[in-house]
Parts: sequence; C-alpha cells; structure tokens
Amino acid sequence: MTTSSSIPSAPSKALPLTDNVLEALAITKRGVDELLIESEFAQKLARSEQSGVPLRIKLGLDPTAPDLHLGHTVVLNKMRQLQDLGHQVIFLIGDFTSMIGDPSGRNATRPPLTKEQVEQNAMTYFKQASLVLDPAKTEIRYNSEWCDPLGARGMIQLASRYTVARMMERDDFTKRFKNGTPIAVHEFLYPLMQGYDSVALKSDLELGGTDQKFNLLVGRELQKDYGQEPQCILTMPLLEGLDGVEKMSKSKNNYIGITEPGNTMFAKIMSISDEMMWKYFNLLSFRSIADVAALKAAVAAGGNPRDAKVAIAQEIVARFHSQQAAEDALADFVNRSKGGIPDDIPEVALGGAPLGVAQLLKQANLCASTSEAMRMVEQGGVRVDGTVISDKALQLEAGTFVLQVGKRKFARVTLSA
Ligand SMILES: Nc1ncnc2c1ncn2[C@@H]1O[C@H](COP(=O)(O)OP(=O)(O)OP(=O)(O)O)[C@@H](O)[C@H]1O
Repeated sequence: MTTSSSIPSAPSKALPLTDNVLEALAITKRGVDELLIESEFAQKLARSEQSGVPLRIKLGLDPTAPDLHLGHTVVLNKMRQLQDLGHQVIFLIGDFTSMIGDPSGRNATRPPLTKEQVEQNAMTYFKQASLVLDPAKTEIRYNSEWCDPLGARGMIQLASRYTVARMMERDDFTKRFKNGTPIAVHEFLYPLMQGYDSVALKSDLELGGTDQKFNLLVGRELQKDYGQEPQCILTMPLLEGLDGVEKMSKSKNNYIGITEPGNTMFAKIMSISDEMMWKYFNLLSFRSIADVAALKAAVAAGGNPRDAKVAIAQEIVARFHSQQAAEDALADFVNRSKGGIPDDIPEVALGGAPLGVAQLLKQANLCASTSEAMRMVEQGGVRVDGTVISDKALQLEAGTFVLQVGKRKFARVTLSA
C-alpha cells in the first residue's frame, strides 16, 4: 500500500441518480440509524451501476464469541440486502484485532484471545453467518493478512496518523478517563487497525451497530490519509435483548441464539413486550414496510398483539430452521400455554419403585434437591399426568407417567422396581 498526499478528486459532475440507484438507496436506508454521507453513497451506487463494478462492503467481526444471536443478524441482514443488490460483501474476521480486544462500549480492558480460540471461533462464526449471507458470494478475509506484515515500524507509522485528542473524542474512552479507569495504550490501536482494514480492503461502505460509529469513522479518515476515496459508513440500531432494556449480548445472557432449537427461539420471542415487538419487526423482519404497517394498524384497531408476535416468531424460526419447525414451534407454544404436555420432553428410566415423589423429581432432574421438590409440591407446582399433587409423601408405583414442575419442566418417567 502506498501513501499519497493527494486525495483522488471527486468526479467534477455528479452522476445522475437513475431509478435503479434510487431504489438501491432506499433499500440500503431501510431501518438504518445513520448512512454517512448519503450523497456520497448515492454517487458510489451510480458509479457502480455505470461501470458494472460492484461496491466493496465491509463488515468486521471479532471472533470473540462463537455463537451469533439475533442482534448480530441486524447488520448481517443489511449485508445480505446489499449482496442481493449485486455488491461485494466482505466478511472480515479480525483475527489480528481480536488479540487486542475491541474497547467499544466497554468500561474495562477486554481480555485478549489466543490464536487457537480465534481460529475456532472464526469457523463457527462464518458457518452461522452463512444462514444469513450467501456464502458463495462472500469474500472472507482475515486481517492478520495485512496487519502481521506491518511490523513495529508500520504500526508506529500508522499511529502517527491519528491524534490522542481525536481518540479521546470516543465516548467510552472519555468516560473511562474521567472515572480514572485505566485505558491501556494498546486500546488506542484497535480503532486504528480497524481503520487500516478499510484501507487494505479499499472499502466503499462499512457497516456496524451504532456502538461501532467511532471505529467506522476512523476508517474513513485513514483512507483519506492514504489517498483513497473515503468509505461511507452505515450504522444499524442496536437490538435490545429479552430484558427489553440492554443491547442483546452474549455477556448479558439476554440473547436469542440463531442456532437455538426452534421451540426455544419461538418461546423467547413470544416473551418480549408488545412494544418491543415492533422494533424486532423493524430490525429483523423481511416483510415489506406496507405489511408491517398493516399489522400495526390491525393491533391499533383493537386486534390482539399476540397474533403479530406469532407472525414475527414464526418468520424467525422459519428463517433459521424451516417452515415446518415454525409450525411445530407454534403448536408446542399453544400446547404449553394451555398447560398441555409438549411432544419433545426428556424420557427418563428409573428404578427403585415405589419411590417418593421428591426423590423422583430430583432423580429426573426436574428439581435440584429433594427439599426444592418438597417446596414445589407445597406450592402446588407439581403435576403427575396433568393432576396437581399436594401430598409431599406420595409414593409412586412402577409405571410410566409424565412429571411436570412449574410451567416448563417436563419428563416422561418410566419407573421400575
Ligand atoms: N444487539 C445488537 N444489535 C445490533 N447490532 C449488534 C448487536 N450486537 C452486536 N451487534 C453488531 O454486530 C457486529 C459484531 O459485533 P461484535 O462481534 O463486536 O459483537 P458484540 O457486540 O461483542 O456481541 P456480544 O456482546 O454478544 O459478544 C457489530 O457491528 C455490532 O455493532
């Protein structure tokens, strides 16, 4: 990569925005938080249409957590839309940068990962991302490809292109500095390296959640410095998790994993609030804007919001599993809500009949201890074949029966002598 002091001059005359370009722009903008700078992006689209050269669209992922959740798919869905518009999507695995650890939104230094962990996570990541992206049309790159050869000299040269004052504009750095929470010098290198990735890839557009805005802008600045046309940046709103408050995140344990069983995904989506459901529609649904508006209007006119929630839950389960799985998940959910017994409950074979109910619940892994089992019986939370039991001393004879604790825990027990 060579450095040049002159930025390629912008085309003197703006290209006309054809209907195709305007449509591509509308698709790109749907659901985004910000597209910067829109007029520049419109020109990139127009140029791409004219030249037939696809735009290079970058999404950087740190393979820190091997499981993707619906939050990650907010950006992946947007990548897929751009891929369907014919642009070149680049799935950039930050194998180098994850050894630094992204400080975005963190109030403490991230622990770095080992090379083996990174490689393992990266594979799982791409396999899961392929449920959203078309893997055959996705360029996969690892940033160690250009970061490793930089060496100490290159890193220092790169660091000379950005000032401490500009780094400190970043929210989480400002907060940590004010609170006296240490910021290690290597953390400044993260946004720089991420920006350098854009230079190496000659990125036209970089995507991320709103928490990534600062890093994406650094890429823009560095590209100018390297004599390249700066990338545009597109940020997607952050999807809240099951608590309805915090960003969906593995570390907050409020997530819906994209490889979780269909029934679990369905039940988790049904547990979100009616209000939050519309954000899930906006950020996750592939339905047309008009379709979503019609669902909203139906609810506003007194319709049951549960029907709309079933629609989004089924859409998501069908996307990551199958239409059949979506039907099954709905049936299972309805069954459970009616207090019915779901189809796929664990089968447990036990000996020692007759056996006390508390022992049985513990051995069937439905309660952690016999004292917890006793408590559940006292509270009326235990059913045998659908009938609530109240006798803590109940002895069960040999046979097969369904045990249920609370609303969700079931086991089909075959008890023998
Ligand atoms: N809940 C979310 N909603 C929208 N985008 C998200 C969400 N979580 C992560 N992203 C985006 O996904 C991309 C990859 O994120 P990254 O690998 O850094 O995950 P993360 O934020 O560390 O997730 P987690 O906290 O679950 O580990 C980033 O652009 C990030 O902004």
